[in-house]
Order: sequence, then C-alpha cells, then structure tokens
Amino acid sequence: MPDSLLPIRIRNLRLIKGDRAVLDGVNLTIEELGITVIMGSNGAGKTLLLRCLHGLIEPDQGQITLGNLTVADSRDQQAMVFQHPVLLRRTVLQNLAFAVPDIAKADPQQLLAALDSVHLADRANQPARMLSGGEQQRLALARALLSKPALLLLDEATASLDPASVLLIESLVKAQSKRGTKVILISHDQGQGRRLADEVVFMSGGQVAEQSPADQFFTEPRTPVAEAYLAGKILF
Ligand SMILES: Nc1ncnc2c1ncn2[C@@H]1O[C@H](COP(=O)(O)OP(=O)(O)OP(=O)(O)O)[C@@H](O)[C@H]1O
Repeated sequence: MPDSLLPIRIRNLRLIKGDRAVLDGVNLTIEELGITVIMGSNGAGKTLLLRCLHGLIEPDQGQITLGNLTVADSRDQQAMVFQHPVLLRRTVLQNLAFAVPDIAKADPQQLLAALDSVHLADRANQPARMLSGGEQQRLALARALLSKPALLLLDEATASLDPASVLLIESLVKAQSKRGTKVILISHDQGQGRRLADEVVFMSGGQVAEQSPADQFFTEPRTPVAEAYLAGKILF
C-alpha cells in the first residue's frame, strides 16, 4: 500500500462560480482511515469538494494538504469513481490495461482477477461502451482498485445500480478500506451511509455543517440542518 495521505486538511476552501461562492469556506480535517461518507442536500457542494480534493478543480482560495503532500503531488496515489463512469473506446480488459500498464505487463492475471471480482470476467473482450450503466460502474471500480490507491473517492458511484450491484460495490469498497485505503464517498442513501460510514461529513450551503461518528450522526445529528435532511424535510 502506498504512503498514507492522512491527515487530509482542508482550510478555508472557497470556489466562486459566477457571482456565487459554491464552496464558501470549507474547513475539514480527516484524520482516520476507514470510510468517510459525505452527505448533504442537492447543490450543497459535495461534488465540487471531491473534485477539488482530486485536483480536477482549482479552488479560488484556501489550502488542501494530504499528509505532507499537495493535491498535485498526491494525485498518483488517488483514484476517483464518478457517477457516470468515463471509459475508453476499447475492450473491457484494455480499459484496465491502459490504467495500470505495469501490472498489465508483469502480471496480466491480476487484471482478469479484478474483472472476476466485479463479475465481468466473461465480458473481457467486449467493447466497454457496450456494457450497461451498472456494468460500466463495476468496471470503473475494478480499474480504480487495481491501482491500489491510498485514497479512493467515490461520487454517488452506486446511484443508478440495482440492489445486488450496490451490495457488490459496497463489499469491495469495505474490503479495500480494510486493506488500508482511505475511502471518501458521497451518498444520499441513508441505508448505504449506515452500512458503510465510520464518520459522516454533512455539507450545507457550500460549507461543512457537521462532522460526526456515523452512529451518532444517524441517531442524534448535532445540527438542525442535518436533522431536517435525515427526516426528509426539504431544504432549499
Ligand atoms: N460549473 C459550474 N458553474 C456554475 N455553478 C456550478 C458549476 N458547478 C456546480 N455549480 C453549482 O455549485 C453548487 C454545488 O454543486 P455540487 O455539484 O457540488 O453539488 P452537490 O452537493 O454534489 O449536489 P447533488 O447532490 O445534487 O449532486 C450547485 O448549486 C451547482 O449548481
């Protein structure tokens, strides 16, 4: 496993879009391994925060450090799985080989094992773009895990999957977390949050409103805004 990227420190992060601060002074420290679930209403800033962490967006203000590293220097130890997977116009197997060329050369069997772990071994030579949405998502996760990232980011990666695929992805993510990968995932699914989270970060209005251990968050959230969200009350 690569070096730890902990603690992750985010200080006063601001991102302006148009005339609006869509990230409005995010302060967050993530110290522990395990799974951090980010929750919050639509538009709270969850995706933008994850994209900043992964170096896809440059914030207008503020700092992010991961262990002793900057975002840019930690990029090769990170992997991100998006809600809509981005795959190459190549076969399923080639999508993996392209992402981890060293492994593909030295130990191609690992690629097949990775496909097997997401129940796609029999699709190895098909064009990846012919896979269904859920199958593409499983391939994207297999690809992310092959790089043995120190930090795995998932943005609503199971949002459009059937229940069996959701549980498969959850079990792979949990196993990877036990192997020492720090996992941060965005989810609106309270069931998923309860199944996976060690801690919950709750975002509201471009800020972190609450960071709590998962068992506390789901039984006794500390903030009225999180309580309203969990109760399904509309927050606009
Ligand atoms: N490129 C952009 N230009 C302008 N506004 C943007 C842009 N990208 C995001 N936003 C705005 O920033 C806010 C936060 O967006 P973000 O995608 O982070 O929300 P989210 O918490 O992930 O929401 P959801 O749960 O709906 O996915 C939203 O109001 C969104 O409209």
